[in-house]
Amino acid sequence: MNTKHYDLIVLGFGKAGKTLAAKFGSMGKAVAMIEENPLMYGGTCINIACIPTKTMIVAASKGLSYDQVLNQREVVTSRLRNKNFGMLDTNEHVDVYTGHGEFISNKEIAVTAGEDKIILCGETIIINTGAVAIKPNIDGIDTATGFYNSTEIQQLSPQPSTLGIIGAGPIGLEFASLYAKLGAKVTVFNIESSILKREEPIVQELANEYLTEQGITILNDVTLNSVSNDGNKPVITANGQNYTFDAVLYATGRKPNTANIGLEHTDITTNERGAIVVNDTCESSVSGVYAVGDVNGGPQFTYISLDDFRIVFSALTGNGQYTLKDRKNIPYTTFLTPPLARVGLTEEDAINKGYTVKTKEMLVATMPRAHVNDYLKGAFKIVVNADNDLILGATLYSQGAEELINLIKMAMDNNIPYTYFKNQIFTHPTMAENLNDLCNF
Ligand SMILES: Cc1cc2nc3c(=O)[nH]c(=O)nc-3n(C[C@H](O)[C@H](O)[C@H](O)COP(=O)(O)OP(=O)(O)OC[C@H]3O[C@@H](n4cnc5c(N)ncnc54)[C@H](O)[C@@H]3O)c2cc1C
Ligand SMILES: NC(=O)c1ccc[n+]([C@@H]2O[C@H](COP(=O)([O-])OP(=O)(O)OC[C@H]3O[C@@H](n4cnc5c(N)ncnc54)[C@H](O)[C@@H]3O)[C@@H](O)[C@H]2O)c1
Repeated sequence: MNTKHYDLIVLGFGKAGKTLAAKFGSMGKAVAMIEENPLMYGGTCINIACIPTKTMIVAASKGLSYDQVLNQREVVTSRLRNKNFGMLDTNEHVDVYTGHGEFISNKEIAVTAGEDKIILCGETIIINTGAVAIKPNIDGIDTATGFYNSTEIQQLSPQPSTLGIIGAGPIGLEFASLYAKLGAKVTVFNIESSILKREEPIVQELANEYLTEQGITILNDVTLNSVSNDGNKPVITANGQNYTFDAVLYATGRKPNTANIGLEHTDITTNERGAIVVNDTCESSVSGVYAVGDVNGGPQFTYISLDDFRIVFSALTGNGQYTLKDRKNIPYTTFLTPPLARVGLTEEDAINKGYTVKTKEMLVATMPRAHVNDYLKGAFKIVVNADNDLILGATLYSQGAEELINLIKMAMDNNIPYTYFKNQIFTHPTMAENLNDLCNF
C-alpha cells in the first residue's frame, strides 16, 4: 500500500488543527490534513455548530420564515466551508485528504475513501476529531423515530410546529429560543430543579421569565420514563405523562470523538469519558502526538480549540512557554434572548471558595442605552474580592453581553481592579458605559 511521509499530520479539520496546518504549511513544512466529510471542511463550528446556529437565530429574529432561515444558514456555512477548504488546499505545502483516518500504529494513520486507501506517517501528529452528541439512555430511544441531535435537526424540513427538547444546557436553551422565534410551541424537559442552575440567582429568575414569555414551557425536575411513537410522531413519557411532538431534539451533552480512530493500535491513553489524556502542552501519552479541541476533554468551545492551537504551536516552534496551566478566566456566552455571558465566579462560588466578596447588581432597565435600544431585559452583576478589589467574576445578561464580557476578562487577566471601570471613560450611549455604575460601590 502507498505510504507518504509528512512533517505534520492533522486528523480532523477542527479549529486548532486547521490553524496549525495553515501555519506550518506557510512555513514550508509538508502537512497533511485529513477530513472524513466534505461537508465538514472547516470543522464543527462552521458547519453544524456556532456559526449556523447563530445565523439561524439572527435570521429568525429578523422575522424570516423557516425556509429562509435554512437558506441563510446554507449560504453562510457553504461560504465559510469553501473559504476554509481553499485556505489549506491552495497552500502548496498542504495536502487535504478527504477520507476516514484511523491510526494503525503510534505514528501512522490509514486514510480510507471508498476503495482507496493510503498510509500517512509522520513524527508529529495532531488529533482534532472533535466531539459527538450523546444519546440519552432512555427506554425506547434506539427504536423511536423523530428524535434528533443538534446536527440532524438543522436539516429538518418542513418546520416542526411543536418541538420537545431533552436537556437544558446551551444547546437545548439556544434551540428553544430559536424555535420559539420561529413560532413553534417548545417544551424543554429539564432533569434539574431549575434551568441555568450554576448561574446567578437573578439570571435563573429572569431567564425563566423571558423564556416563558416567549411561549416556551420549561418542565423542571422531570423523570424521563420512556420515549416512543404515536403514528410517526415522537412521544416523551415524563413523570408518567405522555407529551407528543412533531420533533424532539436531544441536547444531553457531547463526548470526545475517539471511538473509531484506531487508538487501540497505539499507546495513546484515554480517560473514563473517552477523552485523550494530555499534558500541559496538549501532548498525549505518545511523544509527538497531540490532542486538541473537544477530543482532549477540555471545555467545549471553539475559542478553547484555538487556544489549544496556541499551546501546541508554542510547544513545537517556540519555547513552550504558554501551556494549559496558564489558561485562565474563560468567558462564555449562551445565545439566549438577550445573550447571557459570564466570566469567573458567581457570588456563591466565590463564597464557597472562601473569598470575602462585595457585589453589585443592576437591572438593564436602568441603563440609558437600553432605552435607546427599546430593549430593557436583563441584568449585570459583578463579584469582587473585598480584600484587594480584584474582580472575581461577572455576569452580563443583556443585548451586547457577548461582546462586553471580553472587556471584563481582559481586566481580570491583567489584575485591573474593579475601580478602574468605575472611572473609565466610555463612549455614550453604549451598554459598556454601564460598567461605570456597576462598579460604583
Ligand atoms: C449546536 C452547537 C452549538 C455550539 N455553539 C458554540 C458557540 O456558540 N461558541 C463556541 O465557542 N462553541 C460552540 N459550540 C462548541 C464548538 O462547536 C466546539 O467546541 C468546537 O467546534 C470543537 O472544535 P474542535 O477543534 O474540537 O474540532 P471540530 O471542529 O469538531 O472538528 C473535528 C473534525 O474532525 C472530523 N473527523 C472526526 N473523526 C475523523 C476521522 N476519523 N477522520 C477524518 N476526519 C474526522 C470531523 O468531521 C470534524 O470536521 C457549539 C457546539 C454545538 C454542537
Ligand atoms: N454558546 C455556546 O458557547 C455553546 C452553544 C452550544 C453548545 N456549546 C458547547 O457544547 C457543549 C454541549 O452542549 P449541551 O447543551 O449538549 O451539553 P451540556 O452538557 O452543557 O448540557 C446537557 C443538558 O442535558 C441534561 N442531561 C444530561 N443527560 C441527560 C439525560 N440522560 N436525560 C435528560 N437530560 C440529560 C443536563 O442536565 C443538561 O441540562 C456545551 O458544553 C458547550 O460547551 C456552547
